[in-house]
Amino acid sequence: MSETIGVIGAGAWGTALAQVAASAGHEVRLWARDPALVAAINATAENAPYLPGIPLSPRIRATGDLAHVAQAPVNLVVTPAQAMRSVLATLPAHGQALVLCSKGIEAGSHRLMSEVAAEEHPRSPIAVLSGPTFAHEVTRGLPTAVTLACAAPALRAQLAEWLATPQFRPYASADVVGAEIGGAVKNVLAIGCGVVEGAGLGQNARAALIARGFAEMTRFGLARGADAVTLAGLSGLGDLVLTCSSVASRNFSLGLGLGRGQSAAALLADRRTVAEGAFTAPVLREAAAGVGVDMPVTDAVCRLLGGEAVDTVIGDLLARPLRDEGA
Ligand SMILES: NC(=O)c1ccc[n+]([C@@H]2O[C@H](COP(=O)([O-])OP(=O)(O)OC[C@H]3O[C@@H](n4cnc5c(N)ncnc54)[C@H](O)[C@@H]3O)[C@@H](O)[C@H]2O)c1
Ligand SMILES: O=P(O)(O)OC[C@H](O)CO
Repeated sequence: MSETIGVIGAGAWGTALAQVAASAGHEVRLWARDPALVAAINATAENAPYLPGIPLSPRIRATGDLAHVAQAPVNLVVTPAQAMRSVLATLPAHGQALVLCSKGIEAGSHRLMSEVAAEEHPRSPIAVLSGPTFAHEVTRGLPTAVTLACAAPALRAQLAEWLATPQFRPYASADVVGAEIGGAVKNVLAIGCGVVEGAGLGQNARAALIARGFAEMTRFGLARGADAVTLAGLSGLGDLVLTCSSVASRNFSLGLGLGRGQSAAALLADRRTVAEGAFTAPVLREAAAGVGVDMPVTDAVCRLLGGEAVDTVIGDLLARPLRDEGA
């Protein structure tokens, strides 16, 4: 059945999801905060700054008017995580379903995106879409599977059906918190894997970091109420493996530069697009400390982002007291 779907945020991922929704047969209203980008998308059917060379569906119309997008029964929210609250605060509320697609944890409050959305839109049902999804592959129609989490069984089935295409396969889940934590934590770990690659520390080290990183993702997730099955699924382990394996990841490539000796400030100043892990890392470290969870890889990534030398940080990581693998 054809619906109107609102997409809030016209970066790479918002635009890719708009294309998915259009391919599934829906009319799409795509909100961008930059009026020049709105005009360019509507004039050229392309989002050149974020997804160059991808012809967008005629079913997608860009707009700068959040009220117009809010009229849709479903809004996909795809801003950077730290902008989520301010954008939701200005989004007119009428109980529309909010599908949160950003990966991060709010600085200061340590709130997950679903907690931010519940505070700003208490009448809206909340869902989370997350998983191993490079935007440029999704827009090329390459096969992709995601977790679509929502506490309400009828709504999650409905959303999965609305967003499914022959190439885009949502798996429904009731575990909103688990789906969010996997996506937020993997970005931090991907920076660490990039450092390992950039510093030439080898494939053994990268595999060790993925496995020990997954252990700390699981510890933190369980402490915040996630289900271990979700963490081992598409939005957790699946996305961790993708993002820790490819220079196409902005987080991995940020780590690559750090591993080669460049500073975080210089690397971040150079980019137009968001590397969420750089914002999430210090927030995650604080949040983990708040629930008494040990996250040594996250701590190491924070130190590297803060400018400490790779040799020192990796040396300290390896010199910690030996421990049981399952502890
Ligand atoms: N790119 C991907 O492959 C991908 C895949 C899955 C999830 N994500 C997640 O989706 C979110 C968005 O990522 P992206 O790739 O689209 O980022 P992007 O850098 O491509 O685009 C971000 C967009 O947000 C806008 N923006 C920045 N600050 C804003 C603010 N304060 N208010 C409103 N809009 C603002 C920018 O103008 C831009 O249009 C992130 O949390 C990311 O982790 C990205
Ligand atoms: O480019 P990254 O590192 O933001 O990763 C994009 C997606 O989150 C991969 O699932």
